[in-house]
Amino acid sequence: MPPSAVPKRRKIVVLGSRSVGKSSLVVQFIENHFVDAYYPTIESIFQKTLKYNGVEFECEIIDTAGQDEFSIFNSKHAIGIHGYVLVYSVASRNSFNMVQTVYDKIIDFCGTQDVPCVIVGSKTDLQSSSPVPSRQVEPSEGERLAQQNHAAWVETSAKNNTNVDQVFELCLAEIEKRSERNLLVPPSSTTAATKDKGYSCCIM
Ligand SMILES: Nc1nc2c(ncn2[C@@H]2O[C@H](COP(=O)(O)OP(=O)(O)OP(=O)(O)O)[C@@H](O)[C@H]2O)c(=O)[nH]1
Repeated sequence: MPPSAVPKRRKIVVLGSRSVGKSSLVVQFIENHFVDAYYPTIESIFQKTLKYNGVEFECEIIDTAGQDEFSIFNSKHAIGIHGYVLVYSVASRNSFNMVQTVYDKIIDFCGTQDVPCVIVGSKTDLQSSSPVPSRQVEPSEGERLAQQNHAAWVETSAKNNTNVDQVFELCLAEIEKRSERNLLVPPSSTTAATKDKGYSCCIM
């Protein structure tokens, strides 16, 4: 099979505090419906083929059990993972603070400066609907957090199906951006084996 015919596989993991809407986001993306009830997740794996820049990617999306500051980082959520979706609820300041905690754990585990990541502010439909909790985190704060961590950022509502597809498109874009950057590593910073060819490694 020629290399161009080999399907490109990408693994994306969805992390964040409990009850921020991780499962609802993934289920809306994969199955196009909203689940109103709350069923805490243990772990669910979904598959979907996505097109990015005219190329098809077979994506595996891993929906995880919610984390807190005491959760021990699970190596399963870093080894073989290409991209991260870190979710907070715009109606929960605590869940917003957890994003940096989780991001730092990933960086620490991977031993890199940054990873392909989309930070997602969920439940934007709650902002004006009293008496349910309303917005505690402003868009500007989400944007700033993303900039500080070289991540993409978007606000969503799984309930209203707002920006749900965009989350996973942005994640693929972050993954591919970095793999293209790897291909463009200048020869001076590559090993002798790759110097002559002027390329480094790439994600297949
Ligand atoms: N209003 C509103 N509620 C939402 C939205 N997304 C999720 N919810 C609700 O929030 C609750 C938790 O949603 P889940 O998707 O189960 O959250 P989770 O992050 O997967 O939770 P864990 O499995 O415990 O980590 C459920 O009652 C959902 O119906 C949203 O966009 N808007």
